[in-house]
Amino acid sequence: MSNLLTLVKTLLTLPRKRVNGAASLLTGWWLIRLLWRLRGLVAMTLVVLFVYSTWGWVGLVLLAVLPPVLSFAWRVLHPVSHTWLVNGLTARHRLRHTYGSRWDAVMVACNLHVPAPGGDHITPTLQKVTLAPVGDVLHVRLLDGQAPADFARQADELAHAFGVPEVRVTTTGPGRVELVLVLLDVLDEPVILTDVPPVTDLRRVRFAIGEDGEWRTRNYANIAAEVGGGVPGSGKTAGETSLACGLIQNPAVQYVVIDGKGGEDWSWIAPRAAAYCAEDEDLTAVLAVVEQVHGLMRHRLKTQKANRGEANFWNLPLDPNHPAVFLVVDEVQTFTDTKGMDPETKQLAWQITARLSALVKKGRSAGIVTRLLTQKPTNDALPTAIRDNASVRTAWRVMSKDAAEAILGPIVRDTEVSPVDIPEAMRGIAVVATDAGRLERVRFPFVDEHTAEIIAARVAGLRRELTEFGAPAVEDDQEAEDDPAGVRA
Ligand SMILES: Nc1ncnc2c1ncn2[C@@H]1O[C@H](COP(=O)(O)OP(=O)(O)OP(=O)(O)O)[C@@H](O)[C@H]1O
Repeated sequence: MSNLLTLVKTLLTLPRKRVNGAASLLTGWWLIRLLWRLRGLVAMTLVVLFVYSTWGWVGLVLLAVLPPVLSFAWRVLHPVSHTWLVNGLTARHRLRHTYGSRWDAVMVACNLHVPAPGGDHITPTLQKVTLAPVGDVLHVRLLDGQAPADFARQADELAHAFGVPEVRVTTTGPGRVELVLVLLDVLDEPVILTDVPPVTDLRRVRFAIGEDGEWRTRNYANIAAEVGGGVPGSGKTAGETSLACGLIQNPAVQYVVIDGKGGEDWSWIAPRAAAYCAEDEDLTAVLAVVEQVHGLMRHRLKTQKANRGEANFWNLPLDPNHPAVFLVVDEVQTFTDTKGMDPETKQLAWQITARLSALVKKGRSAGIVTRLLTQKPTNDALPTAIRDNASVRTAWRVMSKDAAEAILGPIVRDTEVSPVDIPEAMRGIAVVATDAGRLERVRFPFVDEHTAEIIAARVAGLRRELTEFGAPAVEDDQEAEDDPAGVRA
């Protein structure tokens, strides 16, 4: 009796928390809480006991063997749904046990918490975990008064706390950030394509892999021009090749290629290209092709509304009889940089530059996309009047900040992502601007020229002459026949 009295006295003098603990001990509530906490284990134990009591050892063996066999069969029959389920379960497990259990401690250690009244603190909410090819992605809801930049500043501390080489912070909406725990740099490995799927939607054209391992797409509707630059061998032509391989399979796309290197980098496209010119010395031939595309642009701008009912090409459905025209000028500095040219050639170069400039400024509503590539990204080779009107810009490896700026514009001075840092061996890696205007690193896929040749031959039947769509004829046809490798239009 005296023992019971002592116990009651002790309980009465205990602080509130400890009283709750003691009450829970007395009522058995603790047991229910423990079983709930271990509900997975409890459920499994019950299933094992049930199977054993009903079917004996045979049941237990089946229980051990059937789930992996069924899972394997599912994976073979429908890998997409299997991966979806497995990733979902893994992500849930990591949310609760890997990251959730340490979340508060990490936030406090990285100084991302906010003090609360009473000496306590509150931390941002870890809402969800998803799995990406590059590593786990933590979806975080910020506290009032916090900004994504607070997390970006602590990226190093977060990486150490989570035990990963790098944490990337991206904003996904107001009050939300994603922390990508990077386990591997997906851009390290080349992406070799042995075939390229046709591009069916010009508003979503896959062009490269981003740092999260996902494909990046571009919307070519209402785009007038792209500029791209990088040192020799950085992967410009290969990047353009992989893109062209998808686009040329669309019957509503015609390609015109001018290769200022004068080599055979683009010869694979000749059977499918509406016009192909690999001239680096005879600028008359180059001007003739540029004039033809320019003529098509003028024809469309003057007649499109009357003939098709809309002044803007991109408001109309894509139609093989009114194709989008991609004009690629590789090594454009051959024609735009007039240093060292004789007066006559200089005159031709100025004419070419003027026409390209007009295409870049006015080609959008005529459905003409001009793409200029150069290994000499200076203001002479890539006049700012052209660059500033090109809404899509790609910088492969360059040697200086000035070169980076000549391609990407002044934005490159204010960001950590720079094409100057791209290692020489990482061919095909480039810096591009995202839709949100930020710069990011991507890796272009690589399609070898034999594969490209096979694709071009497969769809050679889709090639049409630009004259069929209202472009003026190229004047020096006879010359083109005499020199088929040089000009074909
Ligand atoms: N995305 C890529 N992935 C892997 N390797 C690549 C990639 N792009 C290019 N390469 C390699 O780099 C080589 C040079 O690429 P490419 O010809 O595209 O360079 P470039 O920048 O156009 O050079 P240049 O200005 O001299 O024409 C290719 O032959 C290929 O071996």
